[in-house]
Amino acid sequence: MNLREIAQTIAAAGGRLYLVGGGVRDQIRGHSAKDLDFCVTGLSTEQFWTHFPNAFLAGRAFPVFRLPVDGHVAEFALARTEHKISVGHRGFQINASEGVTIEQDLERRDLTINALALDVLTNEVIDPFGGQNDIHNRVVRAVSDAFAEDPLRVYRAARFAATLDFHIEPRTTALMRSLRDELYALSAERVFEEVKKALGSARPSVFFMALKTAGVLDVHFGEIASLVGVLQPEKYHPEGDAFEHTMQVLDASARLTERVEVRFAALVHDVGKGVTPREKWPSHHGHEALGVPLARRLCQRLKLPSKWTEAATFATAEHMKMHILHRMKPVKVVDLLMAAQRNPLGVEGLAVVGMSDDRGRNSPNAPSPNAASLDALWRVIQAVNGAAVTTDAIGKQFGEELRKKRAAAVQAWRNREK
Ligand SMILES: Nc1ccn([C@@H]2O[C@H](COP(=O)(O)OP(=O)(O)OP(=O)(O)O)[C@@H](O)[C@H]2O)c(=O)n1
Repeated sequence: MNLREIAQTIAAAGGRLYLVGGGVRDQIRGHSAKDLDFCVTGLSTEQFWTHFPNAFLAGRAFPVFRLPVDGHVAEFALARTEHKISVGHRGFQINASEGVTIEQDLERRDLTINALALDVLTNEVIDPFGGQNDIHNRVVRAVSDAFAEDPLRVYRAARFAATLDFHIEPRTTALMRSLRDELYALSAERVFEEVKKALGSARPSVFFMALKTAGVLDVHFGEIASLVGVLQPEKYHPEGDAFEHTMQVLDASARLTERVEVRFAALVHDVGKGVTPREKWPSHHGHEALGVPLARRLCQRLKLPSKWTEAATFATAEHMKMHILHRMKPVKVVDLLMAAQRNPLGVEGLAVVGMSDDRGRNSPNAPSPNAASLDALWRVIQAVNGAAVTTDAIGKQFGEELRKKRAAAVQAWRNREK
């Protein structure tokens, strides 16, 4: 069945079919939508099933059906109202009877830009809360105080600000602030889904800045919040405190790679600066080693995949080497790059963190000679394989011989580059 046939069947049974949520938002923005969600008014669960016997009832808490449309499976939820009656994201009283209107269904939603519906048969846009206007003005705005019924919406609002490059209006920021205590109860998996989407945006800093403005950054990102107000040497860091630097590094990384776990590694690389004793400021000697357990703690709190944790802790431990690579002993360069290659960050990820670190100082186009030479150095090292070991060494000794041959190749490359 195609969508029009489904809409006509629903209309003939006395109901109405609407496209809702992100699909309408993206269409109005002139973007193609990823997944399409539909809302059905005027039909009960039994009536829907009578007309679409092959629909699969997917929801347990409320009626939502899956149905193939033009070869793709789409979701059809019956219009419903929701009222919070107890804690947790399942503690809602739900009414999904056929009398619920599309306007009532939109009212339970988080943001005006998501509280839009498109009548599939007439193409009429239902916009009771000014969502089109907010899309036009690039504003993230809560539909109502019912925003506070789901604390995940704090992260959703910050995430939409980042992915759409919108700004959050003050009343919504105040609602986000009011949900502070409830954020602790969110599952790490749900928070991580939002973080991942935010990291995928062109300017992920917007997400963290929005949380900071709402006074909730420390709930899940305490190690990042601790960087606020931390002084750094002005000569190297004209941008300001360690938090500002981190935000600039994060955005620089987003311009260099699509890999979100590398962007996350860039986010955490300096967390050690948050625990430098104040009397040592603006120096942060040893912040790499201090940062490793902090980076790990942050990853554990968010229950990140182990690859993310390994990449983040590696970047934290090793990022300073990117600034002294040219004067490191060749054998140390070999060790660093081999370790980077074994790590999920990879040599290319390490280069991104190094380059971003150079650019996160009010200099988005700063050259990074060390990071730039990494690629050439890595090719030089890789070109030396086991065949280069001419002695009959085995095991550990073989490895040591290979390491020395590679170090010699690094030295030879340096001599040629001089
Ligand atoms: N905590 C939530 C989650 C979702 N929604 C509503 O449910 C719709 C669908 O949610 P979802 O698929 O998670 O998000 P989208 O808005 O479609 O955006 P994206 O696909 O980018 O996540 C949203 O548009 C919004 O109207 C909500 O009000 N509150």
